[in-house]
Amino acid sequence: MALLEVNQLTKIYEGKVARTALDHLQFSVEEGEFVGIMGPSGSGKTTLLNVVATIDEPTAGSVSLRGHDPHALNKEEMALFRRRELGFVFQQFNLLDTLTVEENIALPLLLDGIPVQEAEQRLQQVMQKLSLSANEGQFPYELSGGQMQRTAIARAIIHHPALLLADEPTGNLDSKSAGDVMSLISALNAEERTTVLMATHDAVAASYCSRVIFVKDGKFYNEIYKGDSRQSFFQSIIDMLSLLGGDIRDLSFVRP
Ligand SMILES: Nc1ncnc2c1ncn2[C@@H]1O[C@H](COP(=O)(O)OP(=O)(O)OP(=O)(O)O)[C@@H](O)[C@H]1O
Repeated sequence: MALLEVNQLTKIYEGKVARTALDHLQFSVEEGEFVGIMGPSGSGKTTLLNVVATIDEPTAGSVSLRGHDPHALNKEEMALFRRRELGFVFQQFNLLDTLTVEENIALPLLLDGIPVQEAEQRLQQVMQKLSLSANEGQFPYELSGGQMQRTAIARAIIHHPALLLADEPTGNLDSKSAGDVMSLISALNAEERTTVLMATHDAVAASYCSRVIFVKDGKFYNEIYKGDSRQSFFQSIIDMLSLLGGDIRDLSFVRP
């Protein structure tokens, strides 16, 4: 059984003009995969992540995580599902300004009632893995963008989520920090077998994935798997993006 199954997923935003953000989207993600989602602006990437995360409801179709539909849960169960099974990383980092790096990272465990002493070992392990040990007492405003995103990633994985959802995680980073962050996500995927689903506009970031799914107008368009080299995967991604059309940001000529 796949870890994540997205079955004929459709999302229509009603309004003066109804917008179809997802249109019978179908794909699955195996345990341990690192999957990128790419597509032109407005193609439904964020909507997809929000529906998988139960932040948004599907109009039709379903999502299944380890064979269970999280949308069938009641409100409290859904909150627990999000807290225990998922990890989130966003473009804007979303750290709490009044908490230190260490406190931000430990937050999911503390919210789950795990005693600080018990959390401590995992906390140290995660901070070391993300090279944050020297920053533990600092506040977010004292950090660089890369350090902020590494803190957000540490917070997202401290509870060993079944699925890490990342929405444009490199969107606010310079290319060096973006590379560092992608290397880390890729190492977490390889070493901790964290399954990752990441929406991105950035072809370099996408080249760290093991597979990239392309969406257009909320529909599945194509997918490509990484071969032996990240460089040739990057080139294939660029080629697919030029076929796909969309905004110029997609066609970054930065080399990986
Ligand atoms: N809350 C909402 N209400 C109405 N329409 C929405 C809402 N959220 C998204 N949409 C519409 O759904 C479509 C898909 O949006 P979405 O944000 O998922 O695309 P995206 O691929 O993430 O875009 P981008 O790359 O620009 O972030 C767009 O047409 C958008 O205008």
